[in-house]
Amino acid sequence: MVGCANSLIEKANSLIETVNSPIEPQKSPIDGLARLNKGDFSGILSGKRQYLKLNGENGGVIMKFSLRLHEKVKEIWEKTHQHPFVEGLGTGDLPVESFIRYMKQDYVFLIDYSKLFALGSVKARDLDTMAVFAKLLHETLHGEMELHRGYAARFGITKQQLEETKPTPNNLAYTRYMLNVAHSGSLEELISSLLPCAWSYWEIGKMLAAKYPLASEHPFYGDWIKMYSSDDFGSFAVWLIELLDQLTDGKPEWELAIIEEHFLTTSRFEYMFWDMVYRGEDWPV
Ligand SMILES: Cc1ncc(CO)c(N)n1
Repeated sequence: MVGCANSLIEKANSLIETVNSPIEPQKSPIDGLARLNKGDFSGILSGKRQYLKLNGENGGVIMKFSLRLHEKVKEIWEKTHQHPFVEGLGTGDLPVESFIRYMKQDYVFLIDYSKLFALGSVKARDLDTMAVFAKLLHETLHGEMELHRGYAARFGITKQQLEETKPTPNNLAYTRYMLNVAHSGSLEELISSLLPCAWSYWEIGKMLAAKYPLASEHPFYGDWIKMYSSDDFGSFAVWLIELLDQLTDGKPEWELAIIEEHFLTTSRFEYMFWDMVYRGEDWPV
């Protein structure tokens, strides 16, 4: 019992040490991005210092808002990780027809998703933030969507055909939801509604690469795993997470609750997107 109490005390002390360790002076988002592009992921997601800080006034431990979001959707994301479509990407057993269906739907999804970054630039309150959103827009249009165009080309599907894909009800509902938030909500709401896309894909990419070490070498699904588990892709997710943490710092609970609700809703849409392409859902009439 005493041993147990001692180890608890040790744990608490190490936590306090962790949160008290000097925190780097706040750099601009562009500096942060350059750092992350070099692959410095120390402490991100798992590191306590990234998510916890001591409240100087009352000494209580405060959770970073992104950790609160992550906690809120833990079960949904866990279920997503176990979805047979996602699993199939890792094992390589996913039927190619399902993947093609996904890729076409995802291509038109990404057209609208990239507009969220454009709107992020519009709503940004400083030039550095504006520039990173512009970079995200560029990377989505020319990097991520190139992956889809490459896959499509292997099946003789042209860029034009990809673009003409009609979104399923679920896809349309998802993108309309985010675009509506982006047009009528605050920058914080915009980021929160798109964050499950960037963050959960990165988590899926890393999870699959860790669980199936040969997955990134798979002749077909390997490129997909490589892209979404990459540090480059992750650096954008991390930038969005850090920006949202900065922007929500000190916000009243009523506002945080609205922002959290968007994150929950689009996390659900993420799960439904995988399920929809797996089942081949489309317009019933
Ligand atoms: C549906 C969906 N969510 C997230 C991403 C990651 O950008 C994507 N490509 N598609």
